[in-house]
Amino acid sequence: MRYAHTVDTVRGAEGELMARLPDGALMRRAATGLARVCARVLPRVYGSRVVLLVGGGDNGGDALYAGSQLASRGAAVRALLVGSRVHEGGLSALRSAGGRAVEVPRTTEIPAGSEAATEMAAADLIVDGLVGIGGTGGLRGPHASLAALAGATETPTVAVDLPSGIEADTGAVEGTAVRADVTVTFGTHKPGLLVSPGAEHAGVVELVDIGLAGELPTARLESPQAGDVDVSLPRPGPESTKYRRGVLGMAVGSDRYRGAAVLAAGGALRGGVGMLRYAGHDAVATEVLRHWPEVVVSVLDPEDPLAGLPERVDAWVVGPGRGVDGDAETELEAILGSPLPVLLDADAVTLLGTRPRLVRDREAPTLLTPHAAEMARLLPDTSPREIEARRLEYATRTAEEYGCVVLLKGSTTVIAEPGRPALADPNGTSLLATAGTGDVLSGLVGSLLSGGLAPREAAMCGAYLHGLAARLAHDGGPISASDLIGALPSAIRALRTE
Ligand SMILES: NC(=O)C1=CN([C@@H]2O[C@H](COP(=O)(O)OP(=O)(O)OC[C@H]3O[C@@H](n4cnc5c(N)ncnc54)[C@H](O)[C@@H]3O)[C@@H](O)[C@H]2O)[C@@H](O)CC1
Ligand SMILES: Nc1ncnc2c1ncn2[C@@H]1O[C@H](COP(=O)(O)OP(=O)(O)O)[C@@H](O)[C@H]1O
Ligand SMILES: [K+]
Repeated sequence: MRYAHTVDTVRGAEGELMARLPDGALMRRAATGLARVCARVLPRVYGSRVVLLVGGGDNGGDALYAGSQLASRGAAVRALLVGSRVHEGGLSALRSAGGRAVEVPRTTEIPAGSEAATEMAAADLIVDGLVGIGGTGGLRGPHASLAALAGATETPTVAVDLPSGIEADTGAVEGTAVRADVTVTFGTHKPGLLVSPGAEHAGVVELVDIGLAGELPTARLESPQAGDVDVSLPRPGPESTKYRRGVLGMAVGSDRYRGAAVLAAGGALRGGVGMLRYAGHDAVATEVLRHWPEVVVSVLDPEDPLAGLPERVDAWVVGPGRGVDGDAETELEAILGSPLPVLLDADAVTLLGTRPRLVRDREAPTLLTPHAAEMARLLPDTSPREIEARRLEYATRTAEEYGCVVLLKGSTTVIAEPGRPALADPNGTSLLATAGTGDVLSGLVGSLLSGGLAPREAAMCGAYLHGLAARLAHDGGPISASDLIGALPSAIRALRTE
C-alpha cells in the first residue's frame, strides 16, 4: 500500500519530529534524497547543466540545498529566484558550492525568448522548487510563467515534493502546473500525487524517507499495490464448492441493451464467481446463454418480472443497460430490500438520484460505481466537470451523503467509504475509455462481493485487476471490452509477479 497524508497532517508530524532534531536536519535529509534522484536522472552529474526554479519557501530551500550538492559534484547549477524572499541558508550553500543565482523579475510575464527560458531549454535538468505543500490556489505571476516555460521545453524535470501548481490535498489543478518526469516527495505521499489530474503531472513518484513514519496517523488516501490485491482476492481452496465460492445475482441489460448483460456476465465469470444467476427478459437472457452457457438463467415474465428474480444468491449487481422505467425502478427497490450486498451501476445510479432513500436507509453493504456524469445525478448542485476536477472530494462526499461505498470511475478510479481512508487505483489507463468496460467492471466487482469481500475491498481488487487486464490485453493498438474480459485471468495470474 502507498499511503498519502494531507498537508495539515504532514505539518503536524514534521513539527513533532523537528522538535526532537537539530535545526535543519529534516531539510538536509530531504535535499540529500532529492539530489540523489537528480543524479540518477542526469546522464552524469559532472559537467551537466541544472536549472533550479526557486520559490520563496522551504520548497525552494530544498531545491537550493540539492543544487549545492550537485554543484559540488561538478554540475553547472543556476538558480532562478522568483519568490519575494529566498531561503538564505540554501542560497549561501549553493553559492559556496559554486552555483549561481539570479533574480527573475517578479511583476512581469517572463517572455519566451528571455534568458531564463533559453537556459531552461538548454539545461539537462530542471528542478521545480517553486512551491510545495505551502502552495495555495493556482500558480501566480512569475511562478505560473516559469512553469509554463518549463513545460514548453523537452528538458527532464524533477519536482520537489510535488509538481508546483497541483493542490496537494486533492490533485486539483487550477491554471498552469509543472509537468514533472519524476516527483521526489518527502516523508509520505500527498493525495494530489495519486489522483488525477495532479497524478498526471507527477510522473514517477519517488518517496524519500525523512523519518516521518512514526509520527503519521491514519492516511487520508491509500493506493493499493499488487501484493495488497493478491492477499485480499478470494481464491478457491480444497473445500470450495460453487456455492461456497459465491453466487452472484445479476439484473443487468435489457432486450434493447443485450451487450451490457453479456459483458457484465463475462466480467463475473472471468473474475472467479462460483455461480452466476442471470435474470432478464427472453431475448437478452438467450443472448447471455449463447455467449456463456455456464450462466444459470431466469427468464422474467414481462407481466410479473419480480416473481422470476432468483432467490439463492450471495450478492447482486443491478443497473447497466437495465433502463430507468417503472419496472426497472420496482426491481431495484425489491433488490435493495434484500439484506444482501448490492452493487448499483449505470441506470441504477440514475434511478437512485430521484430516490436517494433507497440507499440512505439501507443497512446491508451497498456499493455505487458511477462515472462522473452519473455521480452528478446524485449530487444535484454539481457538474460532471467539477467532479472530474476534484474526484477525491466528490467521491468522499457521495459516500458520506449516501452512507455507502462509492467507486468513482474515470482517469483515476477513487473508492470512498465513510470513516475509512479513500483508495486511489494506481492502474488506470485511458485504454479503458471505450464503451462496455464499465459493464465488465460491474460483473467483476460483483463476483468479488459474492465471494465474501466487503464492498471497499471488492472495489479495490476489481478496479486494480480491470486496469491491469487492459494493460495486458494491449499489444499496441486499441482494446475492446471483450478483450478486457479475455485478459482478466492473466491479470489475476500476474498479481504474483507484478
Ligand atoms: N517542514 C519541514 O520540516 C520540511 C519541509 N520541507 C519542504 O518545505 C515545503 C513547504 O515549505 P513552505 O511551508 O515554506 O511552503 P512552500 O515553499 O511550499 O510555499 C510557500 C511559498 O510559496 C508562495 N506561494 C504559495 N502559493 C503560491 C501560488 N499559488 N503562486 C505563487 N506563489 C505561491 C508563498 O508566498 C511562499 O513564498 C515542502 O513542500 C517541502 O518541500 C522539506 O524540506 C522537508 C522538511
Ligand atoms: N480516461 C480514462 N482513464 C482511465 N480509465 C478510464 C478513462 N475513461 C474511462 N475509464 C474507465 O473505463 C471504464 C468505463 O466505464 P463506464 O463509463 O461505465 O462505461 P460503459 O458504461 O460504457 O461500460 C471505467 O472503469 C473507467 O474508470
Ligand atoms: K515543487
